[in-house]
Amino acid sequence: MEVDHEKIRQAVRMILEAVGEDPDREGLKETPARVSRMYEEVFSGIQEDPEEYFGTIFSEDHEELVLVKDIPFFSMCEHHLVPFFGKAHVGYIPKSGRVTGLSKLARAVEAVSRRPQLQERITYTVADSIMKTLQPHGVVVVVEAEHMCMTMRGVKKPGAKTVTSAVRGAFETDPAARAEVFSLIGIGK
Ligand SMILES: Nc1nc2c(ncn2[C@@H]2O[C@H](COP(=O)(O)OP(=O)(O)OP(=O)(O)O)[C@@H](O)[C@H]2O)c(=O)[nH]1
Ligand SMILES: [Zn+2]
Repeated sequence: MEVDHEKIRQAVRMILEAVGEDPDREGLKETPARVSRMYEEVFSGIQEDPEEYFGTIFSEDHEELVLVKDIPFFSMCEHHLVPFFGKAHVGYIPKSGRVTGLSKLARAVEAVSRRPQLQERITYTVADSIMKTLQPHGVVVVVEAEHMCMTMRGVKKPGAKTVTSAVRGAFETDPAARAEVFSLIGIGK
């Protein structure tokens, strides 16, 4: 489904009126259309399935850690529709013959981020989509983010970082594997 631009434009116009603005003044005339185009972009992940990216499989023999760290992402808090953003770190231990393209890990993060979201859901959705499609020995996803809903309003705590993790397979059962990957990720450095 495409976004309904007409509906978004009407809604933004109504919000501007409701907060006491004049939606017909020069600076705001194009705003409903701009916001609509922006929403189409930042919510494009609603139409995407992260599992589709893991169709690219290389039959390599590598059966040790693969980690793509510091993947920047931007998402929209589903409670307030303001941004939260930060970095995601995605690692997995492939089974022989089931190695995916590195960019696909970042593409999955992007697809899942571009929706009204919770940080926890981004974290486990990426982990579970890799587990399901690549069936690796293990997966770890760590996400660190700053939430504008905690920064610019409400509790107003700029700089507070939320860290979430999802560990699956070997990273759950083997403390040494988990310790190694967490130290390589080096949260907050
Ligand atoms: N678990 C979780 N909570 C989030 C996330 N993003 C925002 N929140 C929180 O969602 C909660 C919504 O709380 P409510 O009490 O329903 O809304 P509110 O009155 O606007 O809350 P305040 O932000 O405390 O002013 C807040 O505590 C936010 O910090 C997220 O990704 N994960
Ligand atoms: Zn929020």
